[in-house]
Amino acid sequence: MQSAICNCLYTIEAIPGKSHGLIAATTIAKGTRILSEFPLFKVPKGGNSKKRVRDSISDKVAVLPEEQRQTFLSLHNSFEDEDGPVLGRVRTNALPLGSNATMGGIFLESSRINHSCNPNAQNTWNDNLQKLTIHAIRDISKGDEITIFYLTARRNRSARLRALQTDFCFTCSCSLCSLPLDQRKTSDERWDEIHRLDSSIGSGTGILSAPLQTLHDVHKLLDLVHDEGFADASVPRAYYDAFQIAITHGDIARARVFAERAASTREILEGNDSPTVQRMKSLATNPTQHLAHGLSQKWRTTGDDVPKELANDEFERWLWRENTTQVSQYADLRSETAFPLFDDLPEENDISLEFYESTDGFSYRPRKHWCFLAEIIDVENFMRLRLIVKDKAGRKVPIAFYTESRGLEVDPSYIQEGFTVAILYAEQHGFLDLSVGIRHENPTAIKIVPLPLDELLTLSDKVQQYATELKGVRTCQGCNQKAATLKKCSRCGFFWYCDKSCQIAGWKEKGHKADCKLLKDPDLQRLFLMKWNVFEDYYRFGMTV
Ligand SMILES: C[S@@+](CC[C@H](N)C(=O)[O-])C[C@H]1O[C@@H](n2cnc3c(N)ncnc32)[C@H](O)[C@@H]1O
Repeated sequence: MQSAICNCLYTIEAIPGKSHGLIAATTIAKGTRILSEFPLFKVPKGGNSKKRVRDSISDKVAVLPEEQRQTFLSLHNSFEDEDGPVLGRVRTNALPLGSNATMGGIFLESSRINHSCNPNAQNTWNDNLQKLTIHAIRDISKGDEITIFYLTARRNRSARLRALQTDFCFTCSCSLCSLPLDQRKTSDERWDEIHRLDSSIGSGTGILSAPLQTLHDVHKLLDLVHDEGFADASVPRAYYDAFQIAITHGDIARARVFAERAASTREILEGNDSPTVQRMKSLATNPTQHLAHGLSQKWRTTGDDVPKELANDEFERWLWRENTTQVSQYADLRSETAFPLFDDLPEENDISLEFYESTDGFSYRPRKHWCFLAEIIDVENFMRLRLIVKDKAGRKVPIAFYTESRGLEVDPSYIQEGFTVAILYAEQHGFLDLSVGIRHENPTAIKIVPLPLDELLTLSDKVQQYATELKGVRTCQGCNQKAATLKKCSRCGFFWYCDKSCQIAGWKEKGHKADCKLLKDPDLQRLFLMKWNVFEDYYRFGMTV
């Protein structure tokens, strides 16, 4: 069959078991516009009575020029018996005119494109052009069939097979559906997880109530999409989701990067004349024009805050707000996930899904551990102990002791300006005098470390640098050499040395004497050793304040 509008990138050919389809006549590079086409006519999608749709379509077909009418009648019809020659062809061949469109279109060329669950092309309705465009989403070799994805949802193999059979009357035997059993299982698990994440992100509720969790879900979804080898619209859509999370919380720096990625990945699928691509580019230039900007200032950054010097991995960790706490053997006290700033703590009367989860829909429990760190800058002791503290961002807030002994349980030698307070599972509390701070009730939830906050964070940096093992190798705290054969400090068990002379250098010249004393405290050790992202039960300090 000869193509009417062929630009020589493809031919329409008979394909066994599929009637006809498009075959690449040459190598087609990823991002190439394979074709763009006006609809022969538009049709309403679903919702209408069959008779009304049939009548309106019959009218449209009747007024087509004879040649076009014949071409329409030559299109494949999978529903001839059920719906007759006209409606049957419309059901078989209509392509959506937009992602949530109520209209579909019949196309003389594009409607010849067959389905694959792992397609190499993408169909998009371009509202500016009033045309459907088909782009190569990966490199296509000469002789390969050009395929698109017919379904709206990404589901596992059996759900896909069911939907394709019901809606398009065929049994898919694409490369993904024909995988050997073990690989199919892995693929199905990925599709199920992608579907679950997609639905949870798409519900939109997490953007305000659990932005970090939702951002991490988007990242996970992108990883799965990448592992499964998809290169379709789920990628720019995920970047746009990430953009929306960032801009809702005032994070202009990350919003800009996410919008740039949404634009560049979508441009491959739709071309630079796509209205959505143009909108993404405009958002990348000025993210604040998005309506959600300013709803929260929790993550406020400026456009200049995009780091310029970071290596790829580090940049991605910055971008997705992923701290090393999850992967490193030792917690990083600078992590804002495990050690949040005051402004990021959950509010006492609100169940934040970033911090809590429910297994039965009624009761909630923490989904992770967290600990608020702040330095004492003032002490008041009228009726009850009240500390004024300063967090990692310099935010000053009161901690009022509502324990049974109103603060008398704390060793007075620890209540000193310049010492650091650690409070497990801290929440924001609104006091009657309208100030906001922490109402401390459980004596075993607090620990005071006899060290200013910045020195505690420096100690955490050293633990990251000298205690962490990477691929079997550690760094000697005495001479900074990396080796697999270092010996551990037997007192604290955190720092490692080549030999006695390095241990002496570390002890005398590099401050390990003081650090070692601090690190012998089991509560401080636990801050570094705990699995902060896995909640099994509440952790409590050992009252050694
Ligand atoms: C829009 S048409 C595609 C073009 C059609 N093959 C033709 O010859 O005109 C949709 C129909 O093509 C067939 N089809 C599409 N993809 C297929 C696939 N992967 N395997 C088998 N048949 C397929 C089904 O009959 C489906 O209802």
